Amino acid sequence: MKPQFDIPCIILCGGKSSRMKEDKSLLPFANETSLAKYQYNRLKPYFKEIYLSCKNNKFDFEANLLLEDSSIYSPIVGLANIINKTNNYDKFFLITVDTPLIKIESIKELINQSENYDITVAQTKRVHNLCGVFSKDIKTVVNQMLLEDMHKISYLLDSVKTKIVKFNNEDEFINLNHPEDYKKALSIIS
Ligand SMILES: Nc1nc2c(ncn2[C@@H]2O[C@H](COP(=O)(O)OP(=O)(O)OP(=O)(O)O)[C@@H](O)[C@H]2O)c(=O)[nH]1
Repeated sequence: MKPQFDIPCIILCGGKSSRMKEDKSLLPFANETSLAKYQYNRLKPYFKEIYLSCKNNKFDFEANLLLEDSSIYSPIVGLANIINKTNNYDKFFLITVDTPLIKIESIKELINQSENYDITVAQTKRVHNLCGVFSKDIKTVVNQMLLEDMHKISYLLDSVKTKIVKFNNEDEFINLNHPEDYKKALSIIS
């Protein structure tokens, strides 16, 4: 069957997980051995292509990987690698490994609203600045940020044509940064 979304999905999972104190992408989640596998398998059927963006292959399952060789940990490093090393698409859906409860309907809404914007991201009480549609037109700004060792995603959003799409369901956008967030997400899905 043809996938619902005609763009690739890229899952950022190359972070330090310093607040979680262990690699969050490898934490067991729902019926899967890891959060990365859970995100990958649940989103794969909906997208044309899907990739995990990280620094090395740390997974116990077969997946398309976009590996970067930088020793700097930052989503901007992941973004730059995605944009500079791939050339078979103009825009992509970006999601972090630690937001496993976002609904497909919300992803659809973000994609539908992304036309004519460089970045289209979700907002509940705060802006979820790594969850949305990213156009490769941001390449110059991202590469300049890396050159200047600037890693603030909010700076990137302010520097390009950004659309913010509001959502009400806070639980759907829960970000698993701390062990308590992980426990909460497990209780929501169980
Ligand atoms: N590919 C890639 N992804 C990254 C990198 N740094 C962070 N990420 C991912 O970007 C998202 C947001 O990362 P952060 O919140 O900055 O860092 P984190 O590793 O999740 O957690 P903390 O270390 O506690 O801040 C997460 O999905 C990370 O896995 C990187 O250098 N490369």
